[in-house]
Order: sequence, then C-alpha cells, then structure tokens
Amino acid sequence: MSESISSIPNTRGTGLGPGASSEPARPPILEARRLVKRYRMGRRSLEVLRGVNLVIREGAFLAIRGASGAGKSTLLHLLGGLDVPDEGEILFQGRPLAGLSETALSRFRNRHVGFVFQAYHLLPELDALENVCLPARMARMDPREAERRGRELLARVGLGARMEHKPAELSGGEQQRVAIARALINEPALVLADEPTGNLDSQTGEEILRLLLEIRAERGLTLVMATHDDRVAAHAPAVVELVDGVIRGQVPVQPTGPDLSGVGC
Ligand SMILES: Nc1ncnc2c1ncn2[C@@H]1O[C@H](COP(=O)(O)OP(=O)(O)OP(=O)(O)O)[C@@H](O)[C@H]1O
Repeated sequence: MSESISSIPNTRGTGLGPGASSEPARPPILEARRLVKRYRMGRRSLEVLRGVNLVIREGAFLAIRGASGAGKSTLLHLLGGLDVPDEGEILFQGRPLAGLSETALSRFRNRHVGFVFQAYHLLPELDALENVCLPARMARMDPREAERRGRELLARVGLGARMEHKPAELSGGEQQRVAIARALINEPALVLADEPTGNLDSQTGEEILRLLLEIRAERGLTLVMATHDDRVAAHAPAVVELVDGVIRGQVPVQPTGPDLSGVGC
C-alpha cells in the first residue's frame, strides 16, 4: 500500500445526522469483504467468521446482533484493526487495512477508531481524567489541549465532579461514561461498541445507550454496536444478524427513522 492509512484526514460526518432519505447515500466508511477468521486450538481450527460482507456508510448507526459466541467481538476486533482476518479484506475510507505495519495499524486505531468495551477496560491506576487523556497522549497531542478536551468530555458525559476518581471509585455506569469519553478524545470518525451495556443494570444500560446515541448525533459519528440483546439492538435504525459466521437478514427500515441507506450487507 503506497499511502499509510494513518495519513487519511480525520474526517467526520457533517454532524447533520444520517439525514433524510432524499439525501444521496454517503460514501462507505468501512467495508468488509468476504472476511474469514479462524482460531487455532492445537490441531483444531474453529472458523468463527465464514465470509462476512458489510458496507457501513459514514454517519450510520448499525447494530450487529448475534447469540453469545456468534463472533460479534471477533468481527468488531477485525473492523477496528485490533486483529487481522485470515481471508478477505477490510477497507477504511476506501483504503485496505491489510499490509499496514503494527505501528501504522496502531496509529489507525488511535486516530480513527474509538472503542467502547463491555468491561470498560480502564487502567486502574489512572484517574478518570488520565484515562480519558491517554489516547491523546499516545497521539502526541499537546498535554494542555488533551486535558482541556478530557475535562470537556468528562463534563459532557456527566462526570464533571468525578475527574479525579480512579475506576475502583466509580460505579459501572460511571466507568462506562469514562470509557465513552476516552473513545472520543481523538475525535474518531468511527466508534465500535462491544456490548456497551452488557455489564450494567437495565436502567443504567438505557442511560449509557442514550448518551452514546446523543453523542453520535451531535458529532455525526458512525457507530457500530455489537449486542446479543434485542432490546438494545432495537434502538438502531439498521440491524444485521451474525449467524453461523455470516451476516444474515435484511436491514429493517423504520419509515420515520434516520436514513437507512447507511448500511448494506
Ligand atoms: N482467542 C481465541 N481463541 C480461540 N477461540 C476463540 C478466541 N476468541 C474467541 N474464540 C471463540 O470464537 C467464538 C466467537 O467468540 P466471540 O467472542 O467473537 O463471540 P461473541 O459473539 O462476541 O460472544 P459474546 O456475546 O458471548 O461476547 C467463540 O466460540 C469463542 O469461544
């Protein structure tokens, strides 16, 4: 690949949201083509993804639904460059991830993708503000600018009074708010959320989901969320199902909802 993917400008949606159906389809931000992923266990090989095809357009909100063990986390890890497929390819803003060096892949993740995990994955020895600022420090952002952004984001997620708290001094919902702020600090175009409400009670889960959706609309983000929970998936205008290692089913259309041309499969 002649051009490193990390040199792609960090473009985001217009902030208008996915728009009305008369709006022309936005360009794909992410494409998966015939993705195959196998895990090797000694002599045995478990084929978890068996040819996943997915086109996700800028500004889309897609839920990937599937039973426990269906391969949702595996797919999100591939889409976000945390792991590599055995076959097939992933294009981010039209450019393949394949062939990127470890360093370039890690730059790609740092600059272009925000991750939100079920178990938050905060560093226990850092306080909320330091956790949020970490990806900015990795991106070599000016420390004062990183702190300014971190404080602003923590205030946005409702934790203005908890900035100096360590993860163990925060509730699960608060930890997930910190993780959301951390995911946003480098202003990624894409947020990948893996069961973001999976460890939370239903009311807190609803609050976290609402927060994610508000922030997505404010910033024109593309959001891809994996869930096994139909009630959570129901919040997404577009839902696909991962069954037997492939994407199944049509993308349902809500007549009054956001544009659904954002997702194809
Ligand atoms: N590193 C690994 N080595 C071997 N097998 C793995 C590995 N990671 C995942 N698997 C297996 O791959 C399958 C898919 O796992 P994955 O975590 O992607 O599913 P999931 O749909 O996210 O499940 P859940 O909803 O329970 O988190 C599972 O059967 C799992 O046991």
